[in-house]
Amino acid sequence: ATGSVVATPAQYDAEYLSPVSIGTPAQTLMLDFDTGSSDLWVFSSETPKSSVQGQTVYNPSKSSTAKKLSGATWKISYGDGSSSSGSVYTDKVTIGGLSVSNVAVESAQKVSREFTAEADLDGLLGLAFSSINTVQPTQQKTFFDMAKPSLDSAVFTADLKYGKAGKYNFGYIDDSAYNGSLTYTAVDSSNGWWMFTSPGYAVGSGTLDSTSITGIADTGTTLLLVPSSVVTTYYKQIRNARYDSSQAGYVFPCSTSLPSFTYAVGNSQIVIPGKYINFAPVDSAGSSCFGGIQSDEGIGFSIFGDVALKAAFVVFDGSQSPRLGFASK
Ligand SMILES: NCc1ccc(-c2ccco2)nc1
Repeated sequence: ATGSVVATPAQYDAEYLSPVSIGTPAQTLMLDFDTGSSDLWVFSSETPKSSVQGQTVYNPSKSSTAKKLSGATWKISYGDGSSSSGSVYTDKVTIGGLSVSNVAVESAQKVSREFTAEADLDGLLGLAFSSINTVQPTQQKTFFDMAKPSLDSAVFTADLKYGKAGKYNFGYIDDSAYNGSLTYTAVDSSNGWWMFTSPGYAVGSGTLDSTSITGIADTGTTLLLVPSSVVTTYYKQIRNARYDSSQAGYVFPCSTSLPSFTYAVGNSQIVIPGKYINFAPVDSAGSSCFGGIQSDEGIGFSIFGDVALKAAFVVFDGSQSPRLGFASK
């Protein structure tokens, strides 16, 4: 089996949302596919009304295939400070024509204010390793792990794009979606993430600096978060860039033309065009813009978020020895 689903950008490419059908008859919600976490959770009929502001909710009592997972609970918090928690059902989940039965669908009984404020986002679909799923007392498998036995190939791919819809595919690699060849690199999944080491980087047309960057491939994080030495080197190339403590990040005039940022993957390189690194205006005046490359200070590893991933076609190979494949596009 295979599946293919669109990934539509929201809020200046801050996140990418995909339609996911849950239950019988189908209830279709827009979920943020997140390779940085492993819980599939949704706004639901159990979410307090005051916390639901525009989201579509999953109602398990209206699904003939829903089953309460008795005594199961979940609770998750994310790097951006947002969080959610609740109860658990199992139900049929269909993504882009790929149907999987008895998937753990985590029903939100609490969501933090950041999620309430995001009217377009109805939940998250975790695609990291099931070892970091938060359901207790019995940890649950991700949609991908549940789908794996049925898939033609134990892979999914992320093809996110700048300012327009991209795609997630399950079970196959669309060789027409990228240029040249895929370069595969080793994954350390011991912490539950798709963690890899980039052997170097370059700013603009400069030479490759062999400072390695170890981080996670995370579709659920918007920006590229790297060591402060790398951040400093990048913004040093931009005359009017400055660290804005009120924004807790580097900003620059929105009219600035930005240098590209290149990250190495094995012996190949992915070039992030400068325009991808102008993330969004910080004020309604739109005079100063927030940089798409910021520090990973305090996290303990780097995060190759959407700013980095949307410059590539990325294969998440979930075979016996997981690996990541990158190609330019
Ligand atoms: N890295 C996972 C993730 C994705 C989306 C969010 C989010 C959206 C609106 C508020 O918070 N938070 C965390």
